[in-house]
Amino acid sequence: MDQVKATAAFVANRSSHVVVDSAGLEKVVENIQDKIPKIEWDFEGIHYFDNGPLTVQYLFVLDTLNFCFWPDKNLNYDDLASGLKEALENDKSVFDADHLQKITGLQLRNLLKWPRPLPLEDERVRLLHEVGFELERSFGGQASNLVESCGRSAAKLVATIASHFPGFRDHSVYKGHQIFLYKRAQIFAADLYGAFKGQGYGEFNDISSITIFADYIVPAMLRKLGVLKYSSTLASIIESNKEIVSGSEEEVELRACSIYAVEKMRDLISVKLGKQVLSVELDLWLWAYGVQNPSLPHHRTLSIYY
Ligand SMILES: Nc1nc2c(c(CN[C@H]3C=C[C@H](O)[C@@H]3O)cn2[C@@H]2O[C@H](COP(=O)(O)O)[C@@H](O)[C@H]2O)c(=O)[nH]1
Repeated sequence: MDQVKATAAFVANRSSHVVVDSAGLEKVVENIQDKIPKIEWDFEGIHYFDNGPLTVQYLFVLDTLNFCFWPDKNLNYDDLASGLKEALENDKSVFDADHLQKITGLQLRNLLKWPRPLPLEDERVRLLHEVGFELERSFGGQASNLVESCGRSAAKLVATIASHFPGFRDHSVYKGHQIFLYKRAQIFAADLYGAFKGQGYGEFNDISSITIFADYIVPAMLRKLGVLKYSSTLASIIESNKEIVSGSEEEVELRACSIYAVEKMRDLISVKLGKQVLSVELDLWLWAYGVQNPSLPHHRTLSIYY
C-alpha cells in the first residue's frame, strides 16, 4: 500500500482546500495517551459470520456494494450489512457466482427488503455482475480462493482485487498525477482481519501496510477533532449539503488528506507514546464515533468507490 501512502502525501503537500493541522494532530495524540480506543469489529452485531468460506463470500459482496448511502436519508451501511446477512441466512446459495452474474436491481432491492430504488442501483448491479463473472472465471467462483491466492498478504490482496475487478480501481488524477485510494479493496482486507480476528482467512503478515478507508465519515470526524481544516468555500459547500464532483480537487484532497493525517497520527503515537497502532484500528475508532454523530456535516459525492 506504499502507493496509497505516497500518493496521499503527494496530495497533502499540495492541497489548497484541505489542510492537515499539525497542532490539531498533536492535541489528539496527547489526549489519546494510554487509551487508544479499541473498538470491536462488528460492534453493531450486524454482520454474517460462520468462520468459513461463506463469510468471505459475504464480505466480498458487502464490500462490492459498500458505497454511497447518503442520497437516501434512511439508508445506512447497517441496512446493507444486515440485509445481506439475512438474505444469506435464508438462502446459502444467494451469493454464488452464477447468481451474482444475473441479479437484477429489483432482486437486490428485495434481498435488502428496501422499498425503493437504491442509490446508484444500476452501478451496484453492474458491479455484482462483474464480481460474479470474474470470481467464476479466475477463482472457481469463490472469494475464499481469491484470498488464499494472496498468501496472507493484505497488500497482494488489494493489488489482486484491483487487477481483476475494475470496479475496485479507486484511482483519481490530481494535478496531473495518478492517486490511489483503494477504499473498498482495503476495507475488504480489514473486514477479513476483523471478522476472523487475525486468524484463518483474516491472517495477514502485513496488515500494518493498510491505510484508513477514505470515505465521507472519517474526514468529517477528523475535522471535528481539529485535525483537518477546510477553506471557507469548501466548508460552506459541505455545510450546505451541496454535492462535490467526483474527481474534483476538493474531493481528492478530502480523501487523500484523511489518509495522510492518520498515517501522521500513527507516526506521532509511535514517537510520543511508544505504541505501534494499525490504521485499521484508528479507522474503526474514527468511523464508529463519526457514525454515532449523525449531525456531523459530511461531503456528498456520487461515487462507486466509497
Ligand atoms: N472508513 C470507514 N468507512 C466505512 C466503514 C464501514 C463499515 N465497516 C464495518 C466494519 C467493521 C465495523 O463493524 C463496521 O460496521 C462503512 N464505511 C463507509 O461509511 C459510509 C456510510 O456511512 P452511513 O451513510 O452513515 O451509513 C460509507 O462511505 C461506507 O462505505 C469503516 O469501517 N470504515
